[in-house]
Amino acid sequence: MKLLFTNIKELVQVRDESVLKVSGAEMKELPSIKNAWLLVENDKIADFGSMNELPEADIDKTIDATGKIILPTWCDSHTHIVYAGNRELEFADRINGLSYEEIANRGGGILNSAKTLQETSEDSVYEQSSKRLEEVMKLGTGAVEIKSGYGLTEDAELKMLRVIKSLREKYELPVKSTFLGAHAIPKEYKSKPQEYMDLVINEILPKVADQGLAEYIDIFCEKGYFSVEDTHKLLEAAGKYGLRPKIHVNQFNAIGGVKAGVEHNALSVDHLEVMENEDIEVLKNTETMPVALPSCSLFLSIPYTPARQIIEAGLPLALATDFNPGSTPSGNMNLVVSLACIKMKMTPEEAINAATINGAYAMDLSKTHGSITKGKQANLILTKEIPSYTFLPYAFGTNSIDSVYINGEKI
Ligand SMILES: N=CN[C@@H](CCC(=O)O)C(=O)O
Ligand SMILES: [Zn+2]
Repeated sequence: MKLLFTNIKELVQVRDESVLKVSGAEMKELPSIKNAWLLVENDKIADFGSMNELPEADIDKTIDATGKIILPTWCDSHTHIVYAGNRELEFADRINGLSYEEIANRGGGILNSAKTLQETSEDSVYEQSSKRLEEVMKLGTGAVEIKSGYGLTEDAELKMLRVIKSLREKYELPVKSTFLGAHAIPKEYKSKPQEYMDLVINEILPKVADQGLAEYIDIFCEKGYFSVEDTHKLLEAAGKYGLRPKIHVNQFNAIGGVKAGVEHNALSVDHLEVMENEDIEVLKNTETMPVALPSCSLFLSIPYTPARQIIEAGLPLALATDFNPGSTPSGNMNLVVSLACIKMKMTPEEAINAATINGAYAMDLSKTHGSITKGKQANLILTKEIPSYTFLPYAFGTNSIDSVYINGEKI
């Protein structure tokens, strides 16, 4: 099947295959071709160029993209899309003055979602989660990472991971799976948190690994959750099973989680709302991608990740949604890109790079996704008629997407 897009107003994020992430000042560059064509052959990007040099070829279908922009789909490298129920009552509690921390201390928060998940059948968790996944795909997400972490028992963690596996098998987009057993200390372990760590490390982790249910390991390294010492222990153990870290750090406090992640060659360190200079320094010259989650900052009214400081230090930055029932009940990457520009002072070019090629890197997918590159998967956003790509973050809350293609198929 050969599908040709013609008269594309601008083909955005056109890259050579050697570009796997962009860092520092490079993030300001967003290579594009104006008045372009793009050829998709089966599931892959076959070729592209300027309309002045449109080659003759046998084509099965042509789509006239006059006035429209094409860019690679968003790569959302941090989500908790698999969950059961919702937490809108806690939302109301927060409006009435309780903090996220106070709600968690009363047994709400992650423990509330864990209770609901434990009581919900695997089929129902799948149904609820697949609706969310379909919703975000229509919003332009073409690759996604999903974490466990609302189980907090062996059965429930494995249930979540099986749901992630089923989603991966059913949907065409790449779905990466992360084991987040160390997301919160269950009530019954409150007075003996080390026993919960032992359960995660010695009982659940080996089963996750044996059953091939996760590629990555995660931990919520934060005051009141898991310490830097716990983080080292877990990452060390998970490394023996080949699970690379992608970890929650520096959301409320800088306690040394970034350094711990870097020491274990984390693929990414995520959240980073509170950053000390040493957290920035330790990320320099590493393979670890910093990931910002601005819709979490919006929803919880907490600081935004200091993107300017990170980028100006020469580091890369990726953007993701953190879609989850407690701190970010939204999986809309378009909103994330807007917030990055409006609240974190990223330029549209930086934000689009962060949400595409750098997001792909943070899931080990930048060899196949995240840019318009010959041979990569044809995961594409075709916009409505819009004046420029800057219009995407500018017109926040407006759906500027005409259609989304995953592996060359319109969804
Ligand atoms: N901070 C840790 N985990 C999630 C929130 C979990 C929840 O509140 O349910 C996050 O990334 O924001
Ligand atoms: Zn998260």
